[in-house]
Amino acid sequence: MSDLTLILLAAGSSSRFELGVKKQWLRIANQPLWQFVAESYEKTAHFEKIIIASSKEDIEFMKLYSDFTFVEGGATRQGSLKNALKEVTSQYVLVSDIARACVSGDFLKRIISHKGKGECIVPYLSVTDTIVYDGKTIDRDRVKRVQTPQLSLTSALKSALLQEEEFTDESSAIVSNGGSREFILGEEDAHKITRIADLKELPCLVPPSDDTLSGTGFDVHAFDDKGDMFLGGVKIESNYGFKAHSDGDVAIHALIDALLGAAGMGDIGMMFPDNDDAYKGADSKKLLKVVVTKLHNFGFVIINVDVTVAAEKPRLGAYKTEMRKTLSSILGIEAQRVNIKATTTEKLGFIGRGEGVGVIANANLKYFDWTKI
Ligand SMILES: C[C@@](CO)(OP(=O)(O)O)[C@H](O)COP(=O)(O)OP(=O)(O)OC[C@H]1O[C@@H](n2ccc(N)nc2=O)[C@H](O)[C@@H]1O
Repeated sequence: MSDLTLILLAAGSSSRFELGVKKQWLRIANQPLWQFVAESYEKTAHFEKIIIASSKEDIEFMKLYSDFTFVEGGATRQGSLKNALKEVTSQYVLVSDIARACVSGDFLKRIISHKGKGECIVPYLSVTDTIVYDGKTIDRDRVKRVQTPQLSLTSALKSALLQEEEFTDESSAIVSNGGSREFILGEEDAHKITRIADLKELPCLVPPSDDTLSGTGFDVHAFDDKGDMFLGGVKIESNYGFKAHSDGDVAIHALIDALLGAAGMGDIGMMFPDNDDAYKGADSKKLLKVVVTKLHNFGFVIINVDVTVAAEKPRLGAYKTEMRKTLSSILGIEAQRVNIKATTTEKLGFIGRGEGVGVIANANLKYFDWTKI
């Protein structure tokens, strides 16, 4: 049993990253950054547990990748840290930002070797630039650039965070609360990924895998003798619609399942339960937009999609071009990468009897390639 717990703070919004993808979801080979970092710590030292603080939306997906302990982040870094500390029972706690992605094993072992030599062990780097503070040049030899991971006595950190003030690192909170900190030399590679340019300065980050991820979706809806009909995001001229909780756009539903399937993110009913009033009569184009945004946030890029509608009626020939334009606009890809097919079942089965429509869709994704930014 270890007397040390690791907390990784990964609840940031990546607001300074200015990309659709959240930095904690950038792929390092085949792994999202958060998993790459957590597993690099796990390989180097023995922890009582590894706790990752992240957003609620991310945690649902992160749990598909690993069985670390996940806690919901707070509105600030300190809020996330306090939430994570509730799960800590060990005497010591190591806290780091997920964005410090290249903390070396030697550096980590060196920090841990100082355990107990102060209520907080704090890596720092010196400053080489001239520092002007409040209009006056100050002695840069007295300035420290503080890094994480920082190793704290759990009781000292929990007590320090009872203070009202917000701190940007653990040692400042502990010292403000009358505690002690021990500085040790840090390392340049423990640099925090804040902007896109930072990615290329960190040697441990290998490019994302160039795998193509493929998914398939299938959905069926029965006709209803009333309501409007929507297929592929387009209103179809008819005097009948689909029996459904949402607008019944069975082509978009199958497409959503194909996209989620390629990303390993479950299925449409998990994301938009058909017993949730929020989706009653929902415009399926809006559901698709939510899925596309989530895919981008989680580091996926849509390559192409192919939709096959099996139906005796309505005839779709006149609508295919508009469907491709509508879907390509929502998916953010060229129309020629959105294929729409229609087929009958030669009067066989429920489709052949004109009772409803079945759709099979395929989607291909790749990982967002941050090396090409
Ligand atoms: C689009 C929405 C919007 O509310 O409703 P509809 O407009 O189609 O009714 C739903 O997302 C449409 O979800 P969809 O997945 O097609 O509905 P269903 O086939 O009824 O499945 C609902 C949920 O039950 C789960 N499920 C389904 C069948 C099964 N044998 N076991 C299951 O566990 C599925 O994982 C799914 O998450």
